[in-house]
Amino acid sequence: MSSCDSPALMKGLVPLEDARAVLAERALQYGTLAQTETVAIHSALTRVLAETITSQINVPSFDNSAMDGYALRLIDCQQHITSLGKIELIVSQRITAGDAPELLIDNTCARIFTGAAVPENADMVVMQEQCEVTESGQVIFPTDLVDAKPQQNIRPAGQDITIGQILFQPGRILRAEDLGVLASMGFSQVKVQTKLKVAVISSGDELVEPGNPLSPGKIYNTNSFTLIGLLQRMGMEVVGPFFAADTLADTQSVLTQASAEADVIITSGGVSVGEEDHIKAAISSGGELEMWRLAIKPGKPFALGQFNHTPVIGLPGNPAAVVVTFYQLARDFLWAVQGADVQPLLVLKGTATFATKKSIGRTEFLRARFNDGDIEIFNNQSSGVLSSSSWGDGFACVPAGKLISVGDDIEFYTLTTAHGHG
Ligand SMILES: Nc1nc2c(c(=O)[nH]1)N[C@H]1C(S)=C(S)[C@@H](COP(=O)(O)OP(=O)(O)OC[C@H]3O[C@@H](n4cnc5c(N)ncnc54)[C@H](O)[C@@H]3O)O[C@H]1N2
Ligand code: MOO
Repeated sequence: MSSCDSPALMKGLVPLEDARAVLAERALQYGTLAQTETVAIHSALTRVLAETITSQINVPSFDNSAMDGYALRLIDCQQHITSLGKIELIVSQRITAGDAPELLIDNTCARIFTGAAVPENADMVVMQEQCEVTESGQVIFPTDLVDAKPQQNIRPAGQDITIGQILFQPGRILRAEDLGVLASMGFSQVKVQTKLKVAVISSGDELVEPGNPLSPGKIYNTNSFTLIGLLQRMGMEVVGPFFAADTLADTQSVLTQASAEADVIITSGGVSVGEEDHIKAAISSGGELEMWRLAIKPGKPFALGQFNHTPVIGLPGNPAAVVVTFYQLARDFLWAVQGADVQPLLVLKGTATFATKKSIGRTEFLRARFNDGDIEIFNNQSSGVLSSSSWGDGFACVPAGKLISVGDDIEFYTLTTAHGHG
């Protein structure tokens, strides 16, 4: 347990870890909501593997040269020390990358290039900088080769991957490097989970779509776009975004459409106590809705439910609370029902460059930057201030009930896993 999982100190609030545990359990009950499909490896980035990948070959599949130089047999060197104490061999073949070499003729060497197959009976490659080529084409090698250990500058078959080796298990979120590794084993396509379809729903009479003029009392719908970006970063497919007008009938109709098209629905707003909102009633009318008051700030109100058997995650409306609750709660649930191995966000330890004035009974996730071990926070931490999230690289965690002084060691939640995923 990290210090940021500290239990809620305020009565009636659900500790973050308890909420995360319930979400994980629900995800387990739903199981993987995606299907499987086979895709070309060039379009498999961030896709979730749905098969075990076992190498059918050694990589590399043959011994090859690590240097441009000369391949030889050490035994020949020992027999070819001239009266002047030099080792001289003639070149009997030239092997470039892609060639199939012949066995090395006794008492000769082969001109060889990086990546080229080493003749089966050669046991060393000497880099060309250590050799001298005579006018007659003989190669003079350094005399200390007599005592050299074999296999130098030879990359053995299977050095990277051995035949039968299991490289990846189902659930792996494929990275760029993985695509290269798959290619190195000769896979041109892989079986992956289909992209989880996630419907994004916003509602609220104050919302106007960007591109339209704002009239008094209105604001632009921002949450849909933040959520679209967060989901796309996870390689998921966005359904919608939908906008539900502030009537029960319209909200029900949007939820019906979303539940028919998506594997999961995410809403933002309408999960607090106000009555000017139909999200809660509409979800309950088509399924179930649990409302939580979480011991975190921002992000106190949070909902989990289902509409027509499609899971619904209800994030609070405040734009910075959307980001915090997405990373702390929605993210793991989504990865789990996508069929992925859920990897935690990377948490770094750093030094606070700020102080907090009052402690609250909720764990705070302050929008912050991590600079060389120092943790700096944005100057306005209101949950309506989305530019704090855009400015920050992650969250400084202030455990519930704690005061932070400058110089304190605290935790910083990055927005990425150790593997670089969202
Ligand atoms: N009496 C109480 N009032 C509030 C409480 C409370 O406990 N008691 N909690 C506050 C907290 S904390 C939060 S967070 C918000 C959450 O409220 P809702 O989830 O019901 O969200 P709304 O009221 O619909 O909106 C809150 C805020 O966010 C703006 N918003 C909503 N959707 C969008 C969108 N798509 N794009 C941009 N901005 C959006 C909305 O205009 C409001 O300003 O409740 C507090 N109140
Ligand atoms: O906790 Mo609310 O989510 O501050 O904005």
